[in-house]
Amino acid sequence: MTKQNVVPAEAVAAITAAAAVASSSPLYPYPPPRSFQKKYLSQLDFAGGRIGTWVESMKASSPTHTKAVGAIGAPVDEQYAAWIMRYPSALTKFEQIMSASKGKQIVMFLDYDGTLSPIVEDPDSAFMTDAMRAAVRNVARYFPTAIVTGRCLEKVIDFVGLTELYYAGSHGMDIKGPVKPRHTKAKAKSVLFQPAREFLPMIDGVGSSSQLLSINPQQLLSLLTSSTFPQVYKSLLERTKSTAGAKVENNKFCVSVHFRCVDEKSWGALIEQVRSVLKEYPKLRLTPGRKVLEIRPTIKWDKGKALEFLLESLGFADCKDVMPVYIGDDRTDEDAFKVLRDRGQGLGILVSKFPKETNATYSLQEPTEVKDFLVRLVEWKRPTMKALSKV
Ligand SMILES: O=P(O)(O)OC[C@H]1O[C@H](O[C@H]2O[C@H](CO)[C@@H](O)[C@H](O)[C@H]2O)[C@H](O)[C@@H](O)[C@@H]1O
Repeated sequence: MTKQNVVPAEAVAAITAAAAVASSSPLYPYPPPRSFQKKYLSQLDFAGGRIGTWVESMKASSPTHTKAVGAIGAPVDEQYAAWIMRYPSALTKFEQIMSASKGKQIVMFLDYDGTLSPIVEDPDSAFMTDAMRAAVRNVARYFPTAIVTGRCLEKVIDFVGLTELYYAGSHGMDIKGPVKPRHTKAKAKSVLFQPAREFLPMIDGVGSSSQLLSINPQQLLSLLTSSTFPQVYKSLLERTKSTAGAKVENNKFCVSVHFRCVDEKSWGALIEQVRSVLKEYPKLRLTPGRKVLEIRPTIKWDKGKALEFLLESLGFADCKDVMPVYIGDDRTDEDAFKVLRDRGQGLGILVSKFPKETNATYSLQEPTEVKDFLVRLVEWKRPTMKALSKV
């Protein structure tokens, strides 16, 4: 795998906004022109950003795909054909992927929404199918498997319902290992990690006495002396309630403001409302996802860091014979794809039906194809394991 020039994660929102302004092509510019990076990166600063830029960014992160002719003159079908040559289907290239994994321990990382479950209007109804659950369960029998998601840990565990997995919730800020770990190396550590713990009262407010007991004295002091007691989630609920269709989801270390059911005409008003809350919290930042605005701590921690942390915890930190496979659909998954590219190890698989610039190596079109890939992985591994058990 070769190293490439990659787009900084924080720049992606800016770049897609720039792409939306500059062209209606479904392809994001790659690498981004320097002028775009300079201009739009500065507008990512939340306090200074223009509403119009954010609305463009919201549109760019949630493009409407039609079979129209793209701005660069090629029909969308042709653009897709060119794109799939660059990011071939992981199903078509299955044999090739497996031969690259020979002698290596595969470690699976799976995003949840849009990867294991289809995108639906109501975030509380994003269930995965029983067939998908069975596929994930079987994969976890043979390979260490982690779910890496923007959702809060409790909710994703509830959706997936498998106790044998590793979970990294809140975009990797809430990591938990299985009760009885399998596949770990001798030097593996127990997995329980919350790098943004100090932000909890700010996002969620002081919810319980056990939460109070778990914060350190300095954090407690700053809480008690704070004049505007921080409860971002509640403030967002309150501030956005006049926008029909807006939904605020508490993801523990992050908050999602959904606009999938908000009329496009009201997107400007919604971003104003969100912005009016965030002005009070310079330690929080905003990134757009799939018809969602994600509010999260400014710490340098993302799904890519969570992947590295989990590899280390599993005892694979400096291993040459490990092959991490990360499957995801969203721009937050790009941080993990980038880590794999930079390590020159493992591979990223982007779930998308449409051309998208990405740091992944392969693609799959939708969750049903993800399931097919997982099933094939198990079918490929099972005979080897049977043969070994007879020796
Ligand atoms: O990291 P992920 O597992 O992909 O989570 C990212 C966000 O996913 C969810 O929102 C997305 O899926 C919803 C259900 O299909 C859909 O209604 C929404 O428009 C999508 O953005 C989740 O609700 C968010 O909290 C996650 O941050």
